[in-house]
Amino acid sequence: MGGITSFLLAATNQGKVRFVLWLVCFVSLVWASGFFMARELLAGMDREVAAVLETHTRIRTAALQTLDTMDAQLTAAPCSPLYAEQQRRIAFLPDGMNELFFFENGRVICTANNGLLPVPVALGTPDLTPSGQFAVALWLDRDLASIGLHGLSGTFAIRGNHGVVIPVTPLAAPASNWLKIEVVVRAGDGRWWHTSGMPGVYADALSPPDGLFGLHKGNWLTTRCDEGGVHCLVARASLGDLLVVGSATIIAALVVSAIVSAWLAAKLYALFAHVWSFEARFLRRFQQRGLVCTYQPLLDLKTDLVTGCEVLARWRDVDQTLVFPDRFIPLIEKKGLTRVFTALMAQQAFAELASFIPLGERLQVNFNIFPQDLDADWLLQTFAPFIEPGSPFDLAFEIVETGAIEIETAQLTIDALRDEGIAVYIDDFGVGYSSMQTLAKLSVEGVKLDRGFAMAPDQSVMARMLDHALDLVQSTGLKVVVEGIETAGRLAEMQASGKVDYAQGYYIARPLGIDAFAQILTERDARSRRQPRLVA
Ligand SMILES: Nc1nc2c(ncn2[C@@H]2O[C@H](COP(=O)(O)O[C@H]3[C@@H](O)[C@H](n4cnc5c(=O)[nH]c(N)nc54)O[C@@H]3COP(=O)(O)O)[C@@H](O)[C@H]2O)c(=O)[nH]1
Repeated sequence: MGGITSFLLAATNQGKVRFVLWLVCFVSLVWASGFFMARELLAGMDREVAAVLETHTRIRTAALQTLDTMDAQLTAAPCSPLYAEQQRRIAFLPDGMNELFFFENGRVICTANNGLLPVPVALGTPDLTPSGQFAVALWLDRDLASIGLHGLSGTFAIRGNHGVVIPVTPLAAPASNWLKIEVVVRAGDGRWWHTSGMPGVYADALSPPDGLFGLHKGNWLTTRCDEGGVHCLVARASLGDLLVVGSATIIAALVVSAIVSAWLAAKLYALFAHVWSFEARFLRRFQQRGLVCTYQPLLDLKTDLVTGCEVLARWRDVDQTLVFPDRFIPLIEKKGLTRVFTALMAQQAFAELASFIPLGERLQVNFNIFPQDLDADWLLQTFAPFIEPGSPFDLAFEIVETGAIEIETAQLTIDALRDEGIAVYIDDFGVGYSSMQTLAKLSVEGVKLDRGFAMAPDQSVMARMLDHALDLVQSTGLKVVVEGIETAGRLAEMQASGKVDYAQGYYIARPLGIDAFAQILTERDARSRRQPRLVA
């Protein structure tokens, strides 16, 4: 998880990640547009098919109604003159069914147009026998010359003894010229006959879809049958034809998808970067996990022993890298979480330090306190375990002087803390707001010179100022801590000056994990100090 997040957030991978996001959005949008276009297309095809089928349904209904009328009104003796009269009356009804006939023993005996046939006409086996809802037998697409209608063809539809000739129905042209339609008549046993339109379309519809969006071999097909399922219409739209006909729409959809995808990808990346930004992940997690206490040894120059440490925070990021406080301290301040953070540090440091400190030994423990948290009640409560009777710790707070510190209130707090045995040091003395003037007004235990002095190269202005700063602080009678000791020479210089109480710096040791710090304490004697002890 951490690795993936770091990979995604790495500046060098941003281009690739944005491109992949764009691609995913683009493919999804094209897919979605394809899906909706296919759906609309099929709905449109269905509407067209329904319109064409309506003609067939009308004719079918007319044929069935004519048969009903014949059953009801042909009361005379079959094929008698009166019967012929009755037949003609029905044939003249304006429903398109003009040829009616009497049928017996598989033969047409008499018709409305030609009366009694000289020789009854045998129709043979019907193509469609009556079944289910459709109680009519059909002889499809027959030449009508045998019943005296030369040059015509039609379908014989017979129910009982009454029959009607259904004229060939011309296929209404579909509104869309890229649509191919075929009309078939289907038997209950699965057989089917082409009646009009483009042969082969129905056969295509019998194969199952084999492509995306319900495509059959590169075609969209839609089938609709009339009531009873006798007449069926199949419409076919080929993808190739559609790409040509709809090329303008498709190009527009691709361009719009590309633009929208670019916008979406940028938004998604921004959202991801926001959710997984350092700020978001630190604030989301630091109270539960990742906070690490490190301990930088404080060397007592009078005894040459490590007698204390400064507790310094680190945070382990999701990818396990250790983050330094300059990245998260400003966040903590910005979000007003300084007390929560300091309390967590106090808790964790106490648990770690108390776990190994030998009985009877003492250790000075320095914490950095945010100036705005200089509140005696809260500090005493938060650091209570360090100051309770029998505690092996001498607690000290380091406070950076800022313009926000109100001297009189600060002094009250410092006094209250001193009453409980807690020392207060002015941190980073010599830079920022710290001044001799305020130092004179504040009664603190000591000052910690800003590390810039000790770290400055020999002979530099800062290095020369170090000596003056030491003189100044010493004149106040306060304790002096010099941090930023990076060389043996600077350490020797500080020892020789006789003006420094404690030294801290990378030459003595870097901020250490609890195990390494415990190890240093077990070796704390003069011999171990004389050898270089660069750790980490
Ligand atoms: N309120 C809190 N502030 C905290 C806490 N933990 C840290 N901090 C503040 O963050 C600042 C940076 O700290 P860090 O990166 O840990 O740096 C400390 C030392 O590593 C560094 N140091 C010490 N010796 C040397 C050295 O020889 N060379 C060198 N280049 N750097 C050195 O100095 C920093 C200690 O500073 P200070 O606090 O002034 O003693 C830091 O300013 C902390 O205030 C926290 O828990 N709470």
